[in-house]
Amino acid sequence: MTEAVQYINGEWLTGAGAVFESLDPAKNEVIWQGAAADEAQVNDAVAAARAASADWGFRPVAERLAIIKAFAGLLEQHKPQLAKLIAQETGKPEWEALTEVAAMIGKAGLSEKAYFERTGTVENPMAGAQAFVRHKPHGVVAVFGPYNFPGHLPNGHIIPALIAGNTVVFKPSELTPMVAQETVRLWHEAGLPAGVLNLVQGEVSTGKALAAHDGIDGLFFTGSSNTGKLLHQQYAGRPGKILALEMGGNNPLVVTEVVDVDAAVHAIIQSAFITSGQRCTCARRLLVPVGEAGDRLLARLVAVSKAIRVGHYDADPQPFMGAMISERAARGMVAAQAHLLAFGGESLLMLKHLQPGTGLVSPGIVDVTGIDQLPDEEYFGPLLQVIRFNDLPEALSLANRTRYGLSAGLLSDSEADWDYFYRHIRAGIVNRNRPITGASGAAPFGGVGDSGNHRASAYYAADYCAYPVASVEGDSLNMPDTQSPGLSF
Ligand SMILES: NC(=O)c1ccc[n+]([C@@H]2O[C@H](COP(=O)([O-])OP(=O)(O)OC[C@H]3O[C@@H](n4cnc5c(N)ncnc54)[C@H](O)[C@@H]3O)[C@@H](O)[C@H]2O)c1
Ligand SMILES: O=CCC[C@H](NC(=O)CCC(=O)O)C(=O)O
Repeated sequence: MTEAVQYINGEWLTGAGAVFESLDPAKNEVIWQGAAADEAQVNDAVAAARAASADWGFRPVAERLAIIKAFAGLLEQHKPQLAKLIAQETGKPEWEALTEVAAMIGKAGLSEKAYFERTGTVENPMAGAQAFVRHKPHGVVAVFGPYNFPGHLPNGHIIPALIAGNTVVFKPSELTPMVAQETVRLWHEAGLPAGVLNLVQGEVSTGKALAAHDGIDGLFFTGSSNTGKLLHQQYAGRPGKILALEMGGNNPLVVTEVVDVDAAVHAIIQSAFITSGQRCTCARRLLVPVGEAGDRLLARLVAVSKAIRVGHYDADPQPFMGAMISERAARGMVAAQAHLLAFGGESLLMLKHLQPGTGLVSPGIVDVTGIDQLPDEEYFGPLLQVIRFNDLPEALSLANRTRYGLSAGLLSDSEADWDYFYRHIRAGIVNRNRPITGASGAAPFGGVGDSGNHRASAYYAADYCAYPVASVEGDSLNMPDTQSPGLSF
């Protein structure tokens, strides 16, 4: 008998599909096991969400917000326990997992503010009647989450969707079912009515069944560009469904004149190696000027990166980098590095798989300057590519040589360089003298090109959670003072 890991219509149920497991990627231990939701259970989850939709959507927003606040309170209360589960299941260090839970808590207040500011009611003056702009929920929406922030990123869709009055069917990453289950348990405890949030766990087949379900009105996806583009194709010709895609990037970080080399190296490391390089916003390409200043910066970067502490999420003292999500992902990074070296790259710091059976890898840096056929790939791990440039126009042309456009940054003391950089770079997050990771939930979060479909999340998530309704309302029916030509009464 497998555990009840599906949450449908307010009840925990055993999955009817194939059994799958979740592994602790630092210790190579099975930490969770459950059976996937099959197609019939996905149908039940969508039906439950539909049945709950009318009541939830037309409740006063204050009632919905009260439950969202109760959930945030429970997150606060269970912060250490939830952070522990996130660390165990993803491999990220406990200090960092705590910041993920803090972001989940912060999302409640930020989404409430965004709901009113972006989708509040507006009354426009009008002679003899009242004109309103209001917003309505779409109905039933599916939320798909990635493994790298198993709590925070699905939460970034679920909370605004619920505030707006939608009901949700949540399909988490199959690599992080344990965190999803615990999060939904807290929603249940917060008093969410049956059917308002449903959890369908499973591998790709469960995701496919949900994405293809005609009973959903929208799909909010955070994950890889490959999957996002498949969904985009699947939704082509269905203008009635709202699709929000938050995808990956091949993000450039450019350095020009910097006096404080250590501060620059710190910003580079926070950009490239935090979460073992498993953030969509991580710097993948570092553009450094040719010459002595650039050489000095790289030498310092290599020295500090070599000394980065990598280890188990619960080690004392804490590591900066924990394990990657799986041994498979770690091996993928070793292969990506070999690929770049085969193309003619020069290793400045070798990325190493530290322990068989685990996702533990050390950071790697490869100089790929001058490789014509450099793959425009998101290598989702701690592998940084260095490209040397001669002048800023060349740096910008290299930086923009990507089909993605999520995050980008400039490290520079020069105001003129920043003006030039900002004007020419193409990305949704563009920072100066700060890491390009750690985006604010109070700002829109999304990219251009293959990074998204112009439906930014975070502060702008409210926009894709509701549709606007324009109304002109008169208290009574009156004949107009003047009539259109050709009418006689
Ligand atoms: N832009 C952002 O906000 C953002 C944030 C975090 C992660 N990401 C990106 O996510 C990726 C890492 O996450 P991942 O590997 O979990 O992504 P993924 O695309 O493999 O999976 C995301 C979700 O989609 C589901 N899925 C996979 N294939 C599917 C299909 N054919 N039909 C329906 N559902 C399917 C998965 O089960 C999972 O729930 C990276 O590319 C990263 O850049 C983007
Ligand atoms: O892995 C991708 C997300 C990384 C993270 N971005 C955010 O948290 C966006 C803000 C939000 O959704 O509230 C980052 O930039 O580090």
